[in-house]
Amino acid sequence: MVLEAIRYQPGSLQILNQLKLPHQEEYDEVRGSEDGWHAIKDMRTRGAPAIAIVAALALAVELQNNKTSDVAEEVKVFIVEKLRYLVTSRPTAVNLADAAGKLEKIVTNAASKPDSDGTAVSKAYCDAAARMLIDDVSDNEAIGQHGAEWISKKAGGGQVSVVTHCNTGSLATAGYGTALGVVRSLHANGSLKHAFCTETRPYNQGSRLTAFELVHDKIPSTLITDSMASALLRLRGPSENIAAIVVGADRVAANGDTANKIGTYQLAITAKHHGVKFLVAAPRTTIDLSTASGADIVIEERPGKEMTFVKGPRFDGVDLDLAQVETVSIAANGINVWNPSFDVTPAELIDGIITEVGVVEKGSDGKFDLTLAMEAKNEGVKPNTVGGL
Ligand SMILES: CSC[C@H]1O[C@H](OP(=O)(O)O)[C@H](O)[C@@H]1O
Repeated sequence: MVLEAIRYQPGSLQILNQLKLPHQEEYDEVRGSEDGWHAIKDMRTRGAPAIAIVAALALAVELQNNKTSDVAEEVKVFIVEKLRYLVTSRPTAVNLADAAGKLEKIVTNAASKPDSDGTAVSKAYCDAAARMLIDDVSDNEAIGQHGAEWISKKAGGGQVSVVTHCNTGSLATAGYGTALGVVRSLHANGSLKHAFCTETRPYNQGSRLTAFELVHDKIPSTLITDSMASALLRLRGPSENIAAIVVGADRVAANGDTANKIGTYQLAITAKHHGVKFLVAAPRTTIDLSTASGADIVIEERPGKEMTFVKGPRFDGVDLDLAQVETVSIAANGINVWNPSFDVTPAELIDGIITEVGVVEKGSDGKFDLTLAMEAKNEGVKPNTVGGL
């Protein structure tokens, strides 16, 4: 059965509630920007590309289901205000702010046309928001193929294994995924020996979401704890032919420093120590040339209870009772908790940034020049029909 993290048609938006996966597949209605803000804040939908798309479409269904002004300028002002509110839901992933900025320009342009009216501005917005769903999947398929080809070439061909962190698949995007898209393309190309995914505490994007996608796609894979990656590379790296650690991104700064799920930085250090390539896979909507370096990236801190409690169906030792979902404490009462949702990996630890227009490597100066990627024409690649939910 095909699973979609985001279900949209004009007037209707549903999101797969990712707090209930992998055991329960429930869709939540998103009726407008308020619903969208809370769905993103609560992390019922998550993933840098996905939160941008859900935010944009939440406002689209609000416009489609409610009477708007006939005056172009009034609809433009309404849209801009709602977009700026949606951007406040989560600060680190740049995709949300990037999309809002682009959509603001589109509606400002639509409103400036002499014969424009409220309907025209609203249509221009909704068409652009819907386009994001389509563009994201084709970008991810291109990322997958560029990344798979790069890894296979650097490994000298043959079958390779990779490690990935968090969830960067169809559940974090409009489909196929970024870093998990690279895994899907390696598998589709017959070049994947094994994929190792980390559980990614405390939200467990890896054990709950990435493992779910890998099992769904029948990709040979193994779940490891976040702390096991260095032991994996030391004890099984050669036998498993681990060629790379591939992760997603929430914001790539102009110098290549990358904010990604907490635990990414230590994986980059592990990769460097073991001579394994460390790759960031991200569409260009994640690259933020206006942020000079990782030091300038705001890191979201989430509630401590997301670390000190876990939730899941009751297990009687044999079966899961999906009707009995329990929340249990796993930490001492009274302990202080620090729960940053992301960390920053310095560019010096990153071997390549995989985008939809190709893999950006450092120049002879040892630095990334991301402007070339941002200016490149997106040729895409033949859609990869294997994998994806
Ligand atoms: C292609 S998703 C990119 C990025 O988003 C995830 O964060 P979250 O699950 O908190 O939304 C994670 O950092 C992924 O690597």
